Amino acid sequence: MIVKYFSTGQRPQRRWRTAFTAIRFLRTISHFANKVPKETSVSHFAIDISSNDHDTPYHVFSHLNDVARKTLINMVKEKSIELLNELGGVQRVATILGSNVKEGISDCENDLLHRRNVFGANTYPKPPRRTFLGFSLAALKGSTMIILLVCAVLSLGFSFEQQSESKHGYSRWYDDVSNIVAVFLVVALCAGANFWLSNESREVSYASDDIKVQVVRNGRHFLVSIFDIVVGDVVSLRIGDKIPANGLLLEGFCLQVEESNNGGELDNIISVDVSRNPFLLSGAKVIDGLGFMIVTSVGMDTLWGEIMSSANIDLEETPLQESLHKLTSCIGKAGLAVAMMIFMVLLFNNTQKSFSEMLRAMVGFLNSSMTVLNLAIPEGLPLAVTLTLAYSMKRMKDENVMARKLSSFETMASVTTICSNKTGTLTLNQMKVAELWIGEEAFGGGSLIEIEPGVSKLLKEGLALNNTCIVGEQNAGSTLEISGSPTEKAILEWGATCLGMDIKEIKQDCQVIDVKAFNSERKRSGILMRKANEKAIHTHWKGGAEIILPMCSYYYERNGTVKDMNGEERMELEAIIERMSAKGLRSIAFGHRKVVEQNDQVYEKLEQSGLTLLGIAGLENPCRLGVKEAINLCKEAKVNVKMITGDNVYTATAVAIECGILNGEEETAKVVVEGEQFRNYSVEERMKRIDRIRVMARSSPLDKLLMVQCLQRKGHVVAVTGNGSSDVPTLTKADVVFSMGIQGTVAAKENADIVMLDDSFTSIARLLSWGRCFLSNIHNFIQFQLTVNIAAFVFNFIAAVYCSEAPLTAAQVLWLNLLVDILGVFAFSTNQPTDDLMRNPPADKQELLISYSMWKNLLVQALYQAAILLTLQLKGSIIFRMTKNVKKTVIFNTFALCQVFNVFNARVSEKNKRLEGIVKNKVFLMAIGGVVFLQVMMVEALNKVANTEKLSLTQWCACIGVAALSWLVGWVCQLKSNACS
Ligand SMILES: Nc1ncnc2c1ncn2[C@@H]1O[C@H](COP(=O)(O)OP(=O)(O)OP(=O)(O)O)[C@@H](O)[C@H]1O
Ligand SMILES: [Ca+2]
Repeated sequence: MIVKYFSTGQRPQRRWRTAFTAIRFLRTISHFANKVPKETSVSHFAIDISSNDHDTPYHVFSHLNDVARKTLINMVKEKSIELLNELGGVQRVATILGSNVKEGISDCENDLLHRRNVFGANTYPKPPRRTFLGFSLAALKGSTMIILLVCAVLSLGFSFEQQSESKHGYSRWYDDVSNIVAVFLVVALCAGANFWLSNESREVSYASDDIKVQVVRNGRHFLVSIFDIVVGDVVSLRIGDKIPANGLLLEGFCLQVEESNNGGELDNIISVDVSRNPFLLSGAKVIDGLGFMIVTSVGMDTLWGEIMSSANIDLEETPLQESLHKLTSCIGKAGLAVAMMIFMVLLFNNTQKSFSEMLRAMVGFLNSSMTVLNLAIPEGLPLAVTLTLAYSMKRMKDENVMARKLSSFETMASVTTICSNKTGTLTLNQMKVAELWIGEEAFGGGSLIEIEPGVSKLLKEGLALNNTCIVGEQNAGSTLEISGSPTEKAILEWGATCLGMDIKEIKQDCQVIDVKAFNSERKRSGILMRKANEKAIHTHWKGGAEIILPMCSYYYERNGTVKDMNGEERMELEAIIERMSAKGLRSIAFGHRKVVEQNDQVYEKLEQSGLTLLGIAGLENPCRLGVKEAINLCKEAKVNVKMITGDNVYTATAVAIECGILNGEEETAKVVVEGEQFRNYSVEERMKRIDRIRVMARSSPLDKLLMVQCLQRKGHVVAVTGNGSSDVPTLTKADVVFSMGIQGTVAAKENADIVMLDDSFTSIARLLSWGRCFLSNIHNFIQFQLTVNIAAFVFNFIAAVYCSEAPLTAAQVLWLNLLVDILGVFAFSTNQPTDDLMRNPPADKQELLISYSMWKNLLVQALYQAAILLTLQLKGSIIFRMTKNVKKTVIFNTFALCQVFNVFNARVSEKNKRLEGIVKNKVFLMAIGGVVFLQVMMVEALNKVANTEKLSLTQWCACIGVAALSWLVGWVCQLKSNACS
């Protein structure tokens, strides 16, 4: 044994340690094994010892000490087959853990609790979440805010100094504090929004981590959360499943798993079998075969747990957020430059004599420039994106859609092509056998059918054993409780009703020796089995009819006669399949071959030819309700929908017509293609045809990938849906990935940007409109914000240079700033998708953040505002005969009201429907109402704080009138652009 340890290539120290613990472990176990019979009665949880092996040390695990536990953990982690052999093999470990493949562990709460106490739970401590303070610091650090803060503090220091010299420093002090408050308010707002968003996405990530796993407890199958798995649990493994914890394979066929090294990229595929390599590591994915494993260590005792607990789940910034941050800091820097310029200009225009006068003036100038800077920075932009994201995420969660990747919202707006699966997405998730052909005779799918008992028996065996569904208790009278793939479920249900099949009985009589699991590549599944007391071996195949038919040389007739399948019959059968498929039915054929074993020769091979056709089933799979409408919506939105399916051309075409992807008048040869045909096109031909192709039938997973890549090369933004694990290569390449919550495998879900819990295509269409709404909201918001910034910029700059003073006080600037943010956030974050959005073509991904027409709109508005304000500032006293303070108030009031009106302008980028949908958006109406109310308060009541004077009714009317004119300006501007285009 020692020698063997040296040859395993482990580090010497560890090897010794393992060997040492192994010996201790064995000793512990044998020690307790001797003690067990006495302890059984006192043990507070009892597992019925129904095993015939009476000296099995069943409750030993509860006495396992730390050393023994560690040995188990390390044995699997290090995949030490030597150690496993020392322990007596997989079955023995299962026995020690009080479990076996048929019965599993007890599902009694106490037992489970006990196991959790001894071995731990299958959870990992979550990485600590970022605090509000953390977000605040990040917001402060990441923006121009810090410059603003520094300047304000500096200025504050100046004013204190000044105050000590003269008694008039009071108002300056007040202004500086306003500036500082502004900074903190904005930072707090940003941090709050980020905090909310991170909470939302944490919830989503938690929900998507919570995978359901199929386990055996008390001999029954349960679906439990991965977090509830305990050591000793027997877990069923299927293609696409994720290994939920570390463990050993108890029983399995052709099991292959894909392990990722340290959760990283390097993936290696490993064959797992009971005798040579039974080790299964949590986090690995099953890519072929099937089996049952026993869990030996959970949670933090596995590498996966360690990785997950240290995983960084910080929010990544979406590309849009990134570019907005850049834009903001660019504008911030420009603002700073202008502020410095204003400062210099003021300084040179006012050369004072004494130093103290000079200093006082300087502080004033600094303050004015800071005020300009404050208004100039569009800090609301990133904020709006964050809030919109959080809001959309929440809304989607309410609609049973989980967004795993934030950037998918943006991409969704520019999707031009959707490649969709058929089963479950376009069609319902249930199938039903509509007809069955035996030979050339058809039977309906509803009631008991009469066929020769021999054929019936073989058919039943094929149906029941060559099937991966999990069947609950089958009581007479009650309906079967079956979970699994829709196809197999339909077949089992049909067998039970129409053949009177008793699944349990069949499973008892036959022993399955080998399994070839179904996948989309093979499109068939097969088993090898042996019946009790029979020296023969049976091969059963089931799969797509055109795939099984060539494997058959004979066929059964209803009365039990076997017939040769020569040319004519074969053609007749092919015609049957075609007719069935043209009705939209999925055709599945069943083939069988029996090989009698001569003498002592053991024969264990899944025959691929010389089968006898048992029958062909046609499964109906109706379209989902609303799919046709959803597809029409996509068409209207200039989004192509392509259906990719494993079914044959006829079925695919029929279903495509039924759900509106094809209208039935197209030339089938041009719009429908088979996977193989598509694969064999030359590159040029593929590129030429791809746009017209609407349906791909009999596709393999790689054809799907080829199609996506081809589309992308043509400049399409491609969204795909995926449910199988074989879809994964495609999923990693597509621009947006939807995965199915019900039908999807874990592997597909992990690669998805968006998981749809209801699997339906109608949700995809709705999501597209959400994505477009998101992008248009952001665009509108940018337009609105920048208008304010530019107007404020121009106005303040000119006013400061001409009049040597800032026209607005800091408190007023603070309020304007807040007003803009509040209005913007509420007006644009909570907008619902409108029908208009889905009538436009998808957004161009290459298009700039601010399009030409946006620039035009916002510049026109900004210049209009600046012009009005400047007129008031320079000529106001003459035109309206106002005092200086009243003039200031009028300017402030007009500016604020301009923004209120401009919000409506920005809500419409193309059409002149300023008020459309407003009434529905209560939040927005409330925000407008609140802002207007506060503005009135600022002018009429809070005069001290806001440095304002009360205004007369005429003055109010003038302010409102001038502000309202911005609608006219916007309207004219849009009229012109509509005329141009
Ligand atoms: N469980 C199964 N056992 C044997 N054959 C099957 C099984 N399920 C499907 N098939 C056959 O394999 C073909 C491909 O099925 P698959 O489930 O891979 O389709 P798909 O690529 O997912 O497309 P779709 O979205 O239409 O389901 C089907 O047309 C059917 O003939
Ligand atoms: Ca601002």
